[in-house]
Amino acid sequence: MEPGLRRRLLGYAEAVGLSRYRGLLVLHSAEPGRAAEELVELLGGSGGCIAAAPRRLLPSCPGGCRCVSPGGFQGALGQEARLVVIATDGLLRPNLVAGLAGAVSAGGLLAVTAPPLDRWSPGPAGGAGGYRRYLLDALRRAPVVLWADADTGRVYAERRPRGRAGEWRLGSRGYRPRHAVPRALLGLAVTPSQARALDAFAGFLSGRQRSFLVTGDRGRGKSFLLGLAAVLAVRRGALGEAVAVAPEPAGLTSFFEGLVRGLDALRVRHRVRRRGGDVVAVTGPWFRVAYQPVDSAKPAAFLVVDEAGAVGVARLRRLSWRSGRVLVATTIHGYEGSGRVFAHMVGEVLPRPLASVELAEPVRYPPGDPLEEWVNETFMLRPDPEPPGPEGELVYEQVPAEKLASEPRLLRAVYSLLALAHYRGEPDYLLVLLESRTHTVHVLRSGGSIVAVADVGLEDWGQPEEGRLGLTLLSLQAEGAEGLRAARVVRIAVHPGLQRRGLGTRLLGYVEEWARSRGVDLVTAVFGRHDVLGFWLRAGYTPFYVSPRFNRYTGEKNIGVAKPLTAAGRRVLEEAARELRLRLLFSAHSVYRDLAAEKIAALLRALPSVEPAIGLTPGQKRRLCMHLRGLAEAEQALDALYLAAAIALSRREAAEGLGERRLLLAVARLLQGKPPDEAAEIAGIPVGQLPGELRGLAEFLADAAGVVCG
Ligand SMILES: CC(=O)SCCNC(=O)CCNC(=O)[C@H](O)C(C)(C)COP(=O)(O)OP(=O)(O)OC[C@H]1O[C@@H](n2cnc3c(N)ncnc32)[C@H](O)[C@@H]1OP(=O)(O)O
Ligand SMILES: Nc1ncnc2c1ncn2[C@@H]1O[C@H](COP(=O)(O)OP(=O)(O)OP(=O)(O)O)[C@@H](O)[C@H]1O
Repeated sequence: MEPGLRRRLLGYAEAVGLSRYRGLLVLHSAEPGRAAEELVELLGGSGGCIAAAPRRLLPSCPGGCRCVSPGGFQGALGQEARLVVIATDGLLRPNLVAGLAGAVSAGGLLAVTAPPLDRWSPGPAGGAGGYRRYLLDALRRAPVVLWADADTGRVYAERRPRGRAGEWRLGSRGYRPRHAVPRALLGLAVTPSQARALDAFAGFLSGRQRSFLVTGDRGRGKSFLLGLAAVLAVRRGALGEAVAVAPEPAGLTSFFEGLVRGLDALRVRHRVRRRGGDVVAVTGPWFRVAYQPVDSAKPAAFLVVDEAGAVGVARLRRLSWRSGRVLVATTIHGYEGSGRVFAHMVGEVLPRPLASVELAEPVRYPPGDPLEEWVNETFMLRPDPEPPGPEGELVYEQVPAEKLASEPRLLRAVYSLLALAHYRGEPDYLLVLLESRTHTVHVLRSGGSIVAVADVGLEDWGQPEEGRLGLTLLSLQAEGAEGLRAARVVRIAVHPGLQRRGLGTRLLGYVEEWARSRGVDLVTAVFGRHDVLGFWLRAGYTPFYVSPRFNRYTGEKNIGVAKPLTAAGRRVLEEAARELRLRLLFSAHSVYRDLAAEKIAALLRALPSVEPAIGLTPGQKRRLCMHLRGLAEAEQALDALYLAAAIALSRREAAEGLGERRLLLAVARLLQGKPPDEAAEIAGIPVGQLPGELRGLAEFLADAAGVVCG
């Protein structure tokens, strides 16, 4: 490193260290790995170091550092370090920077070493280049930064922190709990909100609520707090057997740390069991808290979920409803972009009554930290849409990636709306918007504000599989999809304050016009939140696919819908839609048994008719007729009733003609094979009336299936 720069760097690091705020350091060099090593030698002395780099750049890990690969950086997130270095010879993923920034402790530096500025392209190979422009602009605006070329000593920007954070670890001092919380435990809280949350949990333990939800941005001490809360539960005798669920034990480091520190503080005897260095269980005379992996976790009398995002909504719902009391944390804003949509879904699925608290202050660095602000701003970690301005004339336009790259306010407006359309938006989505050559952003503006956005990807068979999801799913369902081109609406969203006024449909209309002008065969969409199915159906889209598997995060099964724009598109879509009807009729009792009967009913009303190659045997007809005459219970003829339902409901008109209650009964009891009481509840019928209702249904089905009783 150039000697003048070396001195400047030491001065910068010292100023940042004294301020207690955190700073950014970007060094360009023809040898980014070498520059990272020098940096560690120079600064990595105390306070720990984390280095993320591909092996070719850092073949051996610099002394004193913990090294992680750029793709596996999540393992380092529980740690903290005064120096976090990312070395790259090109790609600098938003997820990586945003994720590792959270591990930098107070007074420390987040450093990036990269190729010389004129040669560096931080986006993916073959990308459009918008990310480079965006990122360099963001560096120019960074409030605390040293940005230089390590080989030449040239400094592009230097800004040191203004002022000092002073004493920011307020802890619980002065906090007066409303409930009984042992002072020694409260004393372990390092922020006012941790103290408040512990107090709220004490109230929870005395009350009748079942779920306690802790929300907050990354690094707010949520996991540690869950550990302290578990100690309180142990102390009150409210925790005997507890299960703590995470993908791997390392994910529970802070939780177990809080638990052990709390037990020590209250002098509760306990034993710690470790596996490969990680704590996996803590046991005491009357309690046991044990780790269980997400995939095989069982419900428990006391369930702890340290990060709901790692478990997924579907599993969380299943586990929590069969557990006793539930203690859950979820990250609102973090590199993994769990987001408000996801946090809201978590709150919705937890057993009620529910208590929730939000942790506000960071624990590793002072509030108002400039690096956190810069990372949040640059990588859109707080994508909350601004209120729209006064209404004006609606204007449609397409926004090119270059424009998004050069207008951060526009990018923010677009990104924050699109984040609403995804339960788990990640910062890496910026690469899609700024770098993709196949995506186009379409917007509706009103009076200067962006009120609706769609991100649309053009798909054809020349693309890798992940670039043609709609077409791939279509080809599973129908012959001939291989020759088609499609435009997939990857995300569409309308400003929350302006939904259900026709804006989404209007924007979709423009997107379809645009797609037609591009010679595309179909417009498709694939989504996991079923509450928007009605929107797509109303806009004239035909469902063609329902995933047999649950989407890990939404707990729903992805649905694919499409609208044809050409004759070839129409042919393939119709076949795919008919196949879907058959799959629903004949797999409703297996892979679609967990699908809400209402959804199946809605799909059966929307999908085209089919000719199922099945019929009733003479014996089945005889038993069905005996049931109709009141000579046999429905259960004696359930096979015949099932076949009659499948034949009758292969016609769309039958699904439309049955009426809501009977259609739901046919779906839940006959196609899905749900037990009588459950089917009656789904159809909204008192269980006592079920036999009569079933007979009425059987008459309709027999008639529609062409069964004539002599
Ligand atoms: C691929 C994907 O991105 S799927 C994810 C879609 N995006 C989201 O979930 C983000 C949050 N939601 C939104 O942004 C919007 O509500 C959208 C995009 C789903 C719909 O846009 P809007 O402007 O609200 O819908 P619009 O007013 O055009 O709706 C037309 C009709 O569709 C139906 N519809 C619209 N939204 C819904 C809904 N959430 N549930 C059921 N039906 C709906 C209604 O029949 C509606 O007519 P009505 O209001 O007279 O009853
Ligand atoms: N009260 C506390 N006393 C000591 N250390 C704490 C305390 N609270 C949190 N920490 C430490 O601060 C760091 C961040 O806390 P924690 O992991 O609980 O945060 P989080 O909100 O769950 O966020 P993340 O998602 O970053 O893990 C951890 O190293 C944790 O051990």
